[in-house]
Amino acid sequence: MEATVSQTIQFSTWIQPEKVGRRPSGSVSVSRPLTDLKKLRVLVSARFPASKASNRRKNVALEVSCCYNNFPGSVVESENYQTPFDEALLLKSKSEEVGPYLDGRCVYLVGMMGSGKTTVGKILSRVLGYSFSDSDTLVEQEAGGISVADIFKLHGEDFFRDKETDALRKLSLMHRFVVATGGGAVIRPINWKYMHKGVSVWLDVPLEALAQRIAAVGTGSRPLLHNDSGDVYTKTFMRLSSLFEERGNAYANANARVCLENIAAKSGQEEVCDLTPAAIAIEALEQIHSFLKQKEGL
Ligand SMILES: Nc1ncnc2c1ncn2[C@@H]1O[C@H](COP(=O)(O)OP(=O)(O)OP(=O)(O)O)[C@@H](O)[C@H]1O
Ligand SMILES: O=C(O)C1=C[C@@H](O)[C@@H](O)[C@H](O)C1
Repeated sequence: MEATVSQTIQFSTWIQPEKVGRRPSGSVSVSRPLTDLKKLRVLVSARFPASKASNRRKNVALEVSCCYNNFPGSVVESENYQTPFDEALLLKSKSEEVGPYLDGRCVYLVGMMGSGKTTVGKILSRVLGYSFSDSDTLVEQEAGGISVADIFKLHGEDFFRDKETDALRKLSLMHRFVVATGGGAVIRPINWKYMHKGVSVWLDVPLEALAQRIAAVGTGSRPLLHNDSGDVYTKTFMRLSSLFEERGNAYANANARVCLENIAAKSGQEEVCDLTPAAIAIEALEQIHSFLKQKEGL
């Protein structure tokens, strides 16, 4: 059931100054002379706004104040926090809605390296009750358990691409899988023939955010980003930009697009980096739903 009025939770507790291990970051002023520290109480109040289905993130107003011997003191801390507290519920309800439309068809996530195909794909598979597969991992297994980076080094990119196509062909015969595809899977038209057996979703993430994510973990496992010199963020950003120029149109072949800039704008977030994988998965379910409804002429 949805809350239609705002709710406030309050509790108070005694302060035991001798047990406060660190120096306080603010000071308290009270309206009476402070003689008995045992009468100093702290009051914590959190106000949750009324829930609206369209608002995925809520502003929770948190206030910490003090009172002495039941006389009010000053507010120590007052802040608005954004909380994604209903993401789990939304994920559940959206997946229940989309499940019957998908009817066992696989979901293929496409997008640039680092766009979150694995992270979001695992969430989607869990809520849909699907299995999860990663085409890069299948290729690694097929190549005898060596990493993608080593496959590129030892056998070259064409060999990798052939194995990738073979992995997608095998997956196209399966049902109830969420598949994280390799970042370059979109460049071969034959791969689309396989992916169109299911529903494909493009995770469209700004290049700056991709470069930040990849720079944070290093480029070692991503052979197409690993050769240039310079600082990691800049070289990653430059290389991703040229790859995107070559591939942007190919990603747009996907049945549905999940654009992080659009999600941020809808939910009042300033930065796409603040979007949680769950919020992105919810948008993916919404986009899959509208694609399938449109396809069925609903
Ligand atoms: N919404 C998010 N916010 C912040 N970091 C994220 C988010 N989604 C994924 N990441 C991080 O970005 C990195 C890449 O994510 P992930 O491996 O899911 O992407 P991918 O598309 O599968 O990448 P690749 O195609 O290179 O295998 C990981 O370190 C992951 O923790
Ligand atoms: O974008 C790409 O071309 C690639 C992305 C990775 O997922 C791997 O499939 C491989 O490193 C190539």
